[in-house]
Amino acid sequence: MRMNFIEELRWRGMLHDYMPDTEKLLENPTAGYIGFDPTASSLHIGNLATIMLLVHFQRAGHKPFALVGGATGMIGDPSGKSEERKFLDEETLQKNQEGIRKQLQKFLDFQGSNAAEMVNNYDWFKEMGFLEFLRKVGKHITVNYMMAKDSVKNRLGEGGGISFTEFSYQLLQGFDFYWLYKHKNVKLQMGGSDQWGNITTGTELIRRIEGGEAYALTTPLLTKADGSKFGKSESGNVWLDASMTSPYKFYQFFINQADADMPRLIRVFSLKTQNEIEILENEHSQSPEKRILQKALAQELTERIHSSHDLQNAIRASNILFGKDAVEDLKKLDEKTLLEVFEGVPQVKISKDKRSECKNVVDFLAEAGVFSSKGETRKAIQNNAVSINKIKITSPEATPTDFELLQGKYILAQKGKTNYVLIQVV
Ligand SMILES: N[C@@H](Cc1ccc(O)cc1)C(=O)O
Repeated sequence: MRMNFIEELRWRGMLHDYMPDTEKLLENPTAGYIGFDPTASSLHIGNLATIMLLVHFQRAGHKPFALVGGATGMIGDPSGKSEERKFLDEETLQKNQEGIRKQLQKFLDFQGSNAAEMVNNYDWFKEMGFLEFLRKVGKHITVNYMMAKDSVKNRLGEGGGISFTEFSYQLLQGFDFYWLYKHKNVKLQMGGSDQWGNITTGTELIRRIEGGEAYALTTPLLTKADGSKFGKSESGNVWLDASMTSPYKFYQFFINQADADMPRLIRVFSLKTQNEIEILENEHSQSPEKRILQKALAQELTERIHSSHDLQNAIRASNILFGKDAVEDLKKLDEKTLLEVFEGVPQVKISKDKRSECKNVVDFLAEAGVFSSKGETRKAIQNNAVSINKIKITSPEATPTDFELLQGKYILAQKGKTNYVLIQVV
């Protein structure tokens, strides 16, 4: 028997808040949902934390609904936002919806007795007129109630205020919950802790319109041990789409997490059991320098989000920079990953003719501009500080044409431990 949903979330540290009696609801199979607005063409790693709620929900035997916010995405959720947002144009919204729908599909099981379902709230809003909305939805909720929500309160003080449009957002999300309750028997809405206000507007509507009982459950927003927000790298959001955050960068993002954050992160993102995680933690604490936890999570996620092929590539790329025996790995790297791994490293070009004119490696490295002179090159080789394609150069007499061209055109020169120059033979 699997652990029940709440227990599972509790030991994973994924439980922020839930309404009384939610535990009772979950004693029998039930249905629950989480919504995602199409604000970008891909979900990011922060969304993955809430997706994991749906995954555990389904694994515990319940029926998960993933909602794409085709309608709500046109309005913009004020929750957690200090300023009014610009509308996205229709073309962008369309593209974004398609992107996140495809991603959500990968995480859930759409077969079996508790098969997941995807819905889009545009389907029930597109036909509804303004008058109908005011009569059917707006009448049941007071402005006083709506104004007491953090998402609204925070914008009423100083600053630019809140438009009627964003103010109304909670009613749209509230109606979604009502609609799913009524038509799909959905009793629970989940989300990040910033969604509590919107979710409870839904339970309130369900009570007022239908006299029904529905429930809310939230998960903490992830922060790092140093207090900063989790999920951003220096270059911005970590996206699940490989064309926006490459599998290599995705992998490295997890490899680079601080030890202090790993126990929390691995519980949220990994599907490993409590026992498996504790074993890894023990191993990790015996030799933290091996980064056992970071590697375990980076591997599991890169494979789940991308593919095992992408994972192999990412591991190879990391070995080249940080590992010992990287000669073979370097040869296997495709051009895109090669350029990515050495992004920011100086790149120089040398012509094929020039290369074959060079008598030896000293000439070659000086000619390519890796060192400023032949004398300097010779000295570095004597000091054992030069490698080409990760192979240590032991003799100044080595001939440059002996080095295999990576992807038919690159040579990787290395000075000392960490200084690389990528030479392109043109
Ligand atoms: N408001 C949610 C998305 C959402 C949209 C519609 C819903 O019915 C539920 C959730 C968010 O911004 O994350």
